[in-house]
Amino acid sequence: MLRLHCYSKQAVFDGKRAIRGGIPFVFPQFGQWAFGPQHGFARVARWHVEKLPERLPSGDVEAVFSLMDDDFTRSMWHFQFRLTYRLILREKELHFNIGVYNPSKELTFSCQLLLHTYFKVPDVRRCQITGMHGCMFIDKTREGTVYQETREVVTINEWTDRIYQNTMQEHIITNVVSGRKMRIQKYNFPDTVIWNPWADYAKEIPDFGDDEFPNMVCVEAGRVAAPIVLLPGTAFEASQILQVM
Ligand SMILES: O=P(O)(O)OC[C@H]1O[C@@H](O)[C@H](O)[C@@H](O)[C@@H]1O
Repeated sequence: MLRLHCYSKQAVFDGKRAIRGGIPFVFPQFGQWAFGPQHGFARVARWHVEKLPERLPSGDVEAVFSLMDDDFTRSMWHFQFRLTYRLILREKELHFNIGVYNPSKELTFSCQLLLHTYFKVPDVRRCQITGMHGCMFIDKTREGTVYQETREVVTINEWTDRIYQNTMQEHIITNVVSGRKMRIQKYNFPDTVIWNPWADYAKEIPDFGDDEFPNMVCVEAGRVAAPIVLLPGTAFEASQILQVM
């Protein structure tokens, strides 16, 4: 089995803070948040297992998780909500189906949602990422200045922290694990964040090794530039498929 995802050697699995690696679930806030931790509470909350991993007649393996408001979430964000997260594992694919529901009878909420996927790569400088050509992006390394991407493929040779907007439904990343390509397909996720802390910023991240930045890249599908607005009783759905090519 190929190990696609990257976990820092210094990742802390104490159940208190977000794990440095894997696919942290960013909700209801992307980035810094006045009311709670950066990237929201979903990546540090305890999810409920709706369905333990089970092999379906097709051979796929399915598992379903959920997260609802409770005292912990309401201490930061007073809205009622229900998230469902359905994962399906196939031989070379992983499917992520997400639903956000607003069960309130009166209150509308707005939120951001993003899958903060860490890919393990032999050398990030050799990766090319398609699907951003012509897109506007917010460059968080340059005080949020907005630029347009002119390159057919994005390469990474420095500290990179960009929110690409209205990206293509598909990204291909080259030179991922064992030199293979990875396809990301996304539905209802208009934005793609590309992040690598590079050498200087890596030193400032306590749960990330100083020498680990060449071996990771985050390519994060989400809805962050324009928040999701959910009226009472309505739902939002989005999904992502990761496929080893
Ligand atoms: O250290 P965290 O909270 O996991 O965030 C890592 C990075 O996540 C990215 O999605 C953000 O765009 C970056 O600004 C941030 O530094």
